[in-house]
Amino acid sequence: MLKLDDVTKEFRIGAFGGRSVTAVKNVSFEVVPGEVVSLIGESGSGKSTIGRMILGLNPATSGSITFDGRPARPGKEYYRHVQGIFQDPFSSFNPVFKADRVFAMIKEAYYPAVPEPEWARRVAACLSDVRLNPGQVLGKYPHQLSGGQLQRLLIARALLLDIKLLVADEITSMLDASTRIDVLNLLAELKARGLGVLYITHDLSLGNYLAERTVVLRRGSVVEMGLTEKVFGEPLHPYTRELLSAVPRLHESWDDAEPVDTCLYHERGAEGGLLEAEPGHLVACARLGACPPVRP
Ligand SMILES: Nc1ncnc2c1ncn2[C@@H]1O[C@H](COP(=O)(O)OP(=O)(O)OP(=O)(O)O)[C@@H](O)[C@H]1O
Repeated sequence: MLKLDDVTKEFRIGAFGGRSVTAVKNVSFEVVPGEVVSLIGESGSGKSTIGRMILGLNPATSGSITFDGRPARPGKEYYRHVQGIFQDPFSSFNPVFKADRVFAMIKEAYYPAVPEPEWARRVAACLSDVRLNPGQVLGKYPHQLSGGQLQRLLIARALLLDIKLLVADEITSMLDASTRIDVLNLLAELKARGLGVLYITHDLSLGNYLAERTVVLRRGSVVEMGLTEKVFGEPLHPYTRELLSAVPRLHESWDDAEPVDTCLYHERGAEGGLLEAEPGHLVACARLGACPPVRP
C-alpha cells in the first residue's frame, strides 16, 4: 500500500540556504493494509519529517514514495485515502470555527451530493465509532474541548473519508494515561478494519503495544527494523538496545549508544543498506555510521 524507497530529505538552512541538513537518509519501508508500523527514535531522528513527506507536506529530496503503486501526489484524491493526525490536536483546528465545521468541510470537498439527513447520520455514526457524543462535541469551539476529544474528532473525520492509511504522529503524547489507552485502542480498531497505520512515537512502550512491525531511526537512517517482537525482544543494533534500556534518571543526561568494533553487519561482509540478519529482521552497521564498507 505505502512504500518508501530510498527516501532522503535535505533541508536548506542558513541565511541564504547555503547549508543543508540531512534529516532523512536513504529510508525504505512499507506499510500494508491492516498493519500498524511504529516509527521510533529519539528527538530529531527524522520521524516527523518522514510523516510529513508521506502526507505531501514536505517533498522528498530523492527516492520515491508510492501509495497503491502510484507516486504519492498530495491532492484531493490522495487525501481521501491518506490522512495525518499530529501531536497537538489544537493545531489542526481553526479556533474561530466550531467542531461541526471540520465535518462540513469534508462534505463540501468530497460528498457534496449526499443529502443533509444522510450526512448527519454518517457523522453521528463516526462519532459513535470514536465514542464521542455528538451533543457534547458538535457546536463547540476547539478551546471548549479536551485534547482527547479533539484527537477523537480527528479520527472521526478520517473515518468519514475512504481512508486507507493514517499517519499518527505522536498523537498520544499530550494525553493523560487513560485517554491515551482509549486512543490507542481506537487505532487498534482501525487496524482491525483493514487500515494501515504509521504510528510515530518516541514512547517505546506504546509502539510495542500496537505495532506488528517497528522501524528504528537514528539520525535520519534506519538502524533496525522487523517484527516488533524481534526488534524489542532480540534487538541487534546497539542503538536499539540503548533505546530499550534507557530509563530516565534525575540529573543524568542521555548517553548515546557506544560504537562497537565488530558487528553482525560487518561479520557477514555487508556493504551498504541493511543486512537481513534473519527473515524480515534488518539491521544496519553497528559502528554507528562511522566506518567505511568492509569486504569479507
Ligand atoms: N523545516 C525544517 N528546516 C530545517 N531543518 C528541519 C526542518 N524540519 C526538520 N528539520 C531538522 O530535521 C531533523 C529531523 O527533525 P524531525 O522533526 O523529523 O525529528 P523527529 O524525530 O520527529 O523529532 P521529535 O521527536 O523531536 O519531533 C532535525 O535535525 C530537525 O532540526
